[in-house]
Amino acid sequence: MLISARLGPLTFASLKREFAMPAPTNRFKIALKEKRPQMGCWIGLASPYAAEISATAGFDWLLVDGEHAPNDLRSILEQVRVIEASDSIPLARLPIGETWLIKQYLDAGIQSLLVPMVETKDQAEELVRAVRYPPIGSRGVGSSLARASMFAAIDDYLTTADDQICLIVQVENRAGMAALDGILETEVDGVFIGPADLAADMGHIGQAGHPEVKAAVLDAIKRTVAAGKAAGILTTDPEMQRQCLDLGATFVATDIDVTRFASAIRTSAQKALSLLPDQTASGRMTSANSSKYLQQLCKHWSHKAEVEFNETHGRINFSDGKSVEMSATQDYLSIVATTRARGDLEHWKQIIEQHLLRFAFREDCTPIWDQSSS
Ligand SMILES: O=C(O)C(=O)C[C@H](O)[C@@H](O)CO
Repeated sequence: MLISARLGPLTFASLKREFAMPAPTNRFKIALKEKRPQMGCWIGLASPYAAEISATAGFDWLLVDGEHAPNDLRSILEQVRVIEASDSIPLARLPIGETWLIKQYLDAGIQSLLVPMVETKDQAEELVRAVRYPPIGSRGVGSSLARASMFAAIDDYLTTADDQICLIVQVENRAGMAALDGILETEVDGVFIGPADLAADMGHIGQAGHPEVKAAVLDAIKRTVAAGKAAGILTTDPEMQRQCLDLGATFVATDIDVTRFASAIRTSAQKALSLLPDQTASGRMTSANSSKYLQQLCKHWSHKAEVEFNETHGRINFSDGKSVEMSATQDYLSIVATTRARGDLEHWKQIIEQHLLRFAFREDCTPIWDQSSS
């Protein structure tokens, strides 16, 4: 316990009495103002436990997503709390930029907000007002019961809070891009360009990497930086990450916890199951046209599978582990159907059979499968 000759035990109460406490310093906002690039990650697992794991990774910032993740203010606050305990800085994305919601997020102590779907200068100006206290802004005064003021322990909160709020608006459709110059004239702290939604609105849904989309995104980043505002993006494309940073973007998210976890756990399961033996079934189709049907099936699947064949042998390998190997004589076609350990062998046999019978529609030559299959 530290003891001061004048103050006695240096407790929170004694310090509070002695020193007026301002709102917490927003390191993220300072870094953006000083144009120091900050690397981030999207957090959509909607779990404080998962957020705590991500907070050990070392990202400069973590965006807790309230738009596309199953979050509400309570769950976001729990995740913000665990991130605050790390070296990463928490940001939160609202589901929509409405004043009442912004008030709750700010009173919960979230100092860096990302607001989606901003399309006009007027909308941006209203959001700026929503994160500022009167008389210049419209943020309701409730700090006496708010976590943001440490429940009134920060007695200078009301007069120091505005400067520590970082408001970032998302421009992510054609209307917002058309209004970007006006939005940049407002007091927003930064503009985040949303490639996924912009691609959709530009008619390239699901194609955030489309050349037209990339060109529009890079142009918006360039214009935002030129206007003296912080520019940011979320992109998992390493080339795009580098291009945005080279243009002066200062908050770049490079990954998403959900997709990272989903990909890793699926790969892990496939590796585990690959230790098990494949399933195979052998069959025979009696026909004098076996070579013709073998070659037809190989040609049919050559555009979507790895295929090797000649007049007497053929092998077709699909990326999901399904394969079929065939040998043709003058009298019959031998068939070996294979799937991975948990594949649907019966369904795979049916698919092979349906294709062969479609080729052999003039004959009655249904394949006969061996009863034992491994
Ligand atoms: O439009 C975008 O891109 C974003 O706003 C980010 C997405 O919402 C995020 O969910 C990743 O697709």
